Amino acid sequence: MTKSENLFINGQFINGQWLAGEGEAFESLNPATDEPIWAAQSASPAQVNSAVVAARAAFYPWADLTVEARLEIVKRFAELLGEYKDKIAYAIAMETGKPLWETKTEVGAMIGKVAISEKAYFERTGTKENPMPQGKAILRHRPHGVVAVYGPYNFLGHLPNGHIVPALIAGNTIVFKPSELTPMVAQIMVELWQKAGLPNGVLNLVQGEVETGKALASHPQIDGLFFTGSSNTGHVLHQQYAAQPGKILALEMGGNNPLIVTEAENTEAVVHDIIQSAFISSGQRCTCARKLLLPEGPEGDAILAKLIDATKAIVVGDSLVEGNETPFMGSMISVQAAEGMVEAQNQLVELGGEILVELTHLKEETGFVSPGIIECTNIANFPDVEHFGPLLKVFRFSDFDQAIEIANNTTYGLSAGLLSDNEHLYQRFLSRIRAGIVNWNRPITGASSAAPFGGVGQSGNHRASAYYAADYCAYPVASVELDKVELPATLSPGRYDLI
Ligand SMILES: NC(=O)C1=CN([C@@H]2O[C@H](COP(=O)(O)OP(=O)(O)OC[C@H]3O[C@@H](n4cnc5c(N)ncnc54)[C@H](O)[C@@H]3O)[C@@H](O)[C@H]2O)C=CC1
Ligand SMILES: O=C(O)CCC(=O)N[C@@H](CCC(=O)O)C(=O)O
Repeated sequence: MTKSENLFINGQFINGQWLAGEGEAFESLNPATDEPIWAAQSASPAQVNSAVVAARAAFYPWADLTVEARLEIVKRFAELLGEYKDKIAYAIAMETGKPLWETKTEVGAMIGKVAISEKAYFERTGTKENPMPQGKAILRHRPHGVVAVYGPYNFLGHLPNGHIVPALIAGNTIVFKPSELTPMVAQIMVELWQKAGLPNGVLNLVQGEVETGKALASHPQIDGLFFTGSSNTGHVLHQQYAAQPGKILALEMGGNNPLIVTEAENTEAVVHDIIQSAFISSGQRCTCARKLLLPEGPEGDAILAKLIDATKAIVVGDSLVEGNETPFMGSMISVQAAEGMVEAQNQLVELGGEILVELTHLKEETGFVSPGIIECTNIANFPDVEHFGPLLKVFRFSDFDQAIEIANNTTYGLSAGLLSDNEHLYQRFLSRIRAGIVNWNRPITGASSAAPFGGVGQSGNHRASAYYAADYCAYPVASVELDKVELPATLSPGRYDLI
């Protein structure tokens, strides 16, 4: 039972129709106020099947269009995002608790994704032709067919969009399963695709909790699955797809990301980059710094002292309440997420961690927490888990190679950074660190959509997204072609009678 039966809507979009779900009821809450903002019944397995069947029926007509015709609709979608940008930014802020200034940048990234994906389609895939002594060689790329797209809650618009846009340009049809924590924005996005003129069945939306996700992932008629979310779910999907080599699986998962600081003169700039790396989006970015590595001695002490002061001064609040000071951090996604971060901090204290700035759950029944810093150098068995929130763990090191060793002491490998004026150290860092995003004197969040985006180890399965998403949205077909059957000028050695 939900708090919000009066909000119930038709939350499923199957073959161009908005339909009521036939499964369990679920709802979306504004985590800053605990108010319900959306409610519906989830898709039943039969409805998930209908969505896949609709996507299958729509596949050939969509794939047979020219890429220019598909791009026309995709570009119309970008225009609509522009027209509705303020409303969408407001909706994202309401559903996630993120500050409005930040959600506006998310909508900007969604719009920017279209031009980047168009460029990537032609540069990385598309069609290439080469003359041969007899005929020509042609490289084409074909869409996979029906693909499932799974989204996380933290970048509920931008990251599913980062799979959907390139998949559609390449000619795939889609069944989209958003995070159950963010169904409202998913619905708004799909409404805009409908308004942009996408033919029925090309993009279907199935909303629901984990059971809906399972029904879709296990559907035999899916040709591929593009996932952004937690490492735990990614592992389950990887196992599920283990004996199906014919299906394409792209996994974008979490990280346990290190940031090393040493030999950097400008302490203010260092603290700025640490805060942008660790606490933006209330620490709910897969690229956020989780481990801060500082040198032992006065340099590290000075940075830590300034960081502690700056962290205590971070404004946390609800940007949607008029008159509030603009917050740097909003609410986390849910009460449970906030409680989980307090619990994570308690566990680190039990293991020997020392709180430097306490992460506190600021208001019951909301997701507001203050950012925290915890000294972890003396924890013997530091747990290699992603704590998806604003809790930064500090380690002190005696020499640079030890810092790199601590940084690499993780099974993840998404982002990593060095803040240092010493270029030699950066060269060493670059050659030793294991991560898909490696930055120097810049925050480790805020990765560009115009570059590949993905990690190694538990962070991904070598199918980088963003600019490289084009690669997993299509497969190459190599042909040699001649427009009529002809004998070659020179026959093979050895005898065979042709006449
Ligand atoms: N590498 C990357 O690009 C990014 C990774 N992330 C990661 O995402 C996580 C946060 O997102 P969440 O929404 O919590 O992820 P999640 O893994 O809990 O959920 C993602 C989606 O998978 C579905 N799902 C869950 N269990 C399933 C199952 N057994 N079978 C099929 N579907 C299932 C969910 O319903 C949801 O739609 C963090 O770990 C973060 O690091 C977030 C953004 C970017
Ligand atoms: O996918 C892209 O277009 C680029 C990657 C990106 O936007 N990364 C962001 C968000 C990461 C997250 O959601 O956790 C970043 O690096 O901050």
